[in-house]
Amino acid sequence: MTAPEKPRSPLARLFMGADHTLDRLLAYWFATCAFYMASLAVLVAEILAGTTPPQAGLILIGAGMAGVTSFYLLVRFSQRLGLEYWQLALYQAVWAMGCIIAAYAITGPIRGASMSLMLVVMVFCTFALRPRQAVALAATAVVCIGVTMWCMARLDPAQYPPAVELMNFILIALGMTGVTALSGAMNRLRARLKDQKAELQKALERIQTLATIDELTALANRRHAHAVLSAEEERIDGAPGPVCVALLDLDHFKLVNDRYGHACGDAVLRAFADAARPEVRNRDLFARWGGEEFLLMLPDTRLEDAHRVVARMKERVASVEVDGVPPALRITFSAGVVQRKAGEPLSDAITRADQAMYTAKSTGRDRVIAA
Ligand SMILES: Nc1nc2c(ncn2[C@@H]2O[C@H](COP(=O)(O)OP(=O)(O)OP(=O)(O)O)[C@@H](O)[C@H]2O)c(=O)[nH]1
Repeated sequence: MTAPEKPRSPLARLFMGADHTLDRLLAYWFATCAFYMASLAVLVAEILAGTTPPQAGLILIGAGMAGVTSFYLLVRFSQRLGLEYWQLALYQAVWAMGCIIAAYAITGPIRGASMSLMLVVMVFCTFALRPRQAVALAATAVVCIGVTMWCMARLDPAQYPPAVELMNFILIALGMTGVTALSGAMNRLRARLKDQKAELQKALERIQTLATIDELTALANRRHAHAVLSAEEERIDGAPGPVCVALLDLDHFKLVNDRYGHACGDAVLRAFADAARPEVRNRDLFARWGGEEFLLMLPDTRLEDAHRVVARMKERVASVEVDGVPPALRITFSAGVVQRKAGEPLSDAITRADQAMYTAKSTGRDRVIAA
């Protein structure tokens, strides 16, 4: 069971939304933001050192700040705008690549650092983009940085020597290819893990079902019945409403097995459960307590009403026909029904129901005794 979410302060609600659905995306945005701030600080230092033209540098800083703000707004209102996670990641990556390439063109001697930033962006995208999108992004970025390098080598060969630019281009092309290939492998691994998680979830649900349901009758099994009874015991501790329990035992069931075979006996048990089940509400417990014995627990029910429920079950069950069993041999059961006394443990109430059921057996069977 997951812990209930803490209510947010008005300020946190304003910046992060009322619930926690955007938390992960906003955490990523925050990491990106810190990354930009560090890059912009380097750019400012460059401008102050005179290695980057101030006008171009300031334009890039403005673009960086505008981008960071816009992406916060896109993430914050992504649900309203219908934006998916991969779209946000792709837009941010395209914008970041654009800024990095512009930085390469204006930062002069330390431009090589921009190339490592391109790799960082690609690594970030590994977790959000589909493999084809990552390949397209990397290819576009390599082409754009290649064109920029070529232009800079033509326009300013003193600062951007063609041989250095060629080396830089080969390095970034290799780096981007490697990171993209790794990203593809990570994506495949992630897809496999996701499939395995879904399979495990299904297996867990099946195990949980098997652990609580009786395979033959599809009623709750005895182990689950005990868990429900304990939970009910806790609930009624503070709730004064009446609770009834009943034990139902099929009559002369050994005879059915002996005369018509065990498979036929099984069919009778299933038919009994199917016929009786419609009388039970969702909040009631109807469990197979043992071989041909069944437990019923009816919360917020008075004895007369519980008696009526079991009597109606008897009528339904009596009209059931089972393949292989002659119609003359009706399915009947004997039952004891009791209402829990104030403060009485449910286990004691079940013992009383059991005694009432044995009275029903000993006084002729095919009857319901309320005690
Ligand atoms: N077919 C089948 N029989 C079962 C199952 N569980 C218990 N039984 C049989 O149920 C029969 C219960 O017999 P008894 O306890 O003598 O009770 P009974 O014949 O119903 O007699 P009364 O309860 O006195 O009316 C036994 O023969 C068990 O083998 C089951 O899952 N399937």
